[in-house]
Amino acid sequence: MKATTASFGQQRRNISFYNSDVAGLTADEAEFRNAVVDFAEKEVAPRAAEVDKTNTFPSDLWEKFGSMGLLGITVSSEYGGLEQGYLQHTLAMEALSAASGSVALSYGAHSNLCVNQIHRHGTAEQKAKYLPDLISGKKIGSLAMSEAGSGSDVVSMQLKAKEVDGGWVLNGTKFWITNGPVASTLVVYAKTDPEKGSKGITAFIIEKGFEGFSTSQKLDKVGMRGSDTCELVFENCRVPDANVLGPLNKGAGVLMSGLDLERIVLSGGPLGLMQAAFDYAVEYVHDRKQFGQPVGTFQLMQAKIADMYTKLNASRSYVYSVARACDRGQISRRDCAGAILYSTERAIEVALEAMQCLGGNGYINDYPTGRILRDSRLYAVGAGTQEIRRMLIGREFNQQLLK
Ligand SMILES: CC(C)(COP(=O)(O)OP(=O)(O)OC[C@H]1O[C@@H](n2cnc3c(N)ncnc32)[C@H](O)[C@@H]1OP(=O)(O)O)[C@@H](O)C(=O)NCCC(=O)NCCSC(=O)C1=CCCCC1
Repeated sequence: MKATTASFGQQRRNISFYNSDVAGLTADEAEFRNAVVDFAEKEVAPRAAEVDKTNTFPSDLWEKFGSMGLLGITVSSEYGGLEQGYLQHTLAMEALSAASGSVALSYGAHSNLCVNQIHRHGTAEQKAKYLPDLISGKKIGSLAMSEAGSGSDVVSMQLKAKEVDGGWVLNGTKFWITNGPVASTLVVYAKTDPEKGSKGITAFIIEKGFEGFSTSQKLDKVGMRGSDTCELVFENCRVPDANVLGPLNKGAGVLMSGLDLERIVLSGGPLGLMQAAFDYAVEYVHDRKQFGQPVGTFQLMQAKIADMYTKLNASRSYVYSVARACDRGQISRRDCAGAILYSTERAIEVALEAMQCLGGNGYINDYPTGRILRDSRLYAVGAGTQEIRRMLIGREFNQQLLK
């Protein structure tokens, strides 16, 4: 077996995932997923090691995503979208994550956070103006809610928007913004009535060229290194009224409902990373010989493989069923949180086990398992922390008892 991640993509094809029937996909859904898998293996997997090592964002992939229709999966065809559901979006996120966790994260920030929010809350003019270029991949999208001082407590954000004649002036910063350095179109939340807490937040569409808007500090992350992250700076940034996204002072609802859908689609991230770790480990233990036989013939190694396999499929079943419920219009806050909570924990465990299966080689960067572990770890804090996800589930039951 060659120890390069460039060969990693091709190796995966023979193994369980793509033949697995436990996921319960229909023929159409499986066909869609297989098309994304083929694309990801050809275009994305060969880049995974390089973008991680060089800490660079592969912007040239975006128009390729666009020509596959992947940037507007849930968007109406009028804007170039595929008019599919959140399940398909999650399947795409999963297939891309199996090829490269970091490219998929940027894909998720663009297609799920930015595009979906504009599609769900934009006016006809805003959609016509921004969606076609985002969906074709001509422009890259981002979404900014977090600030250095407000991560989990997102409603405490300090970016201020002051009303002026014909528009708004924004002052403040945003932090940890995925795609920030490369995005041309950004959905940004700011306080339009700072005294009113969650009832004084509004969403805006910001263009890269707006005067007073800049980016600084590209962040040197532990993992997800092919996905650019930075700080955004607003210094008397003038935004026209036409760029208010959704109702004034009701941005908390725009943000919170977006987070539910973000959690389910991004659950495809841990699934894909788990699949990649599992597939690599299975082949490795088959090829690697010690004591005169493949290490995969030892029961201790088989137990690891069995545990990885069941964790992956249990996570997949939960994530897909929650995504299907979202497509039926039943968006459960606790289950969107539960899907990403559960799959993230399993992904970190599976990535660690895969590293262990590789023995000393697992600790060498020529092999992909270290990268997969670093990438998986993002999901324990990025797109919300595991603690907030647990809180969201726990408090719903507590509130039910209090009724
Ligand atoms: C849940 C939370 C911890 C705290 O919620 P509270 O209890 O304060 O909020 P609560 O009282 O539940 O609600 C506020 C208002 O909002 C309305 N609303 C809620 N859901 C909805 C909904 N579904 N639809 C409409 N309105 C909704 C709610 O009614 C309330 O309005 P009101 O003030 O009463 O008028 C929240 O702050 C959170 O979640 N943090 C994690 C942020 C977090 O996850 N970042 C991650 C950012 S980083 C990121 O996303 C990425 C990173 C890596 C790359 C990709 C993306």
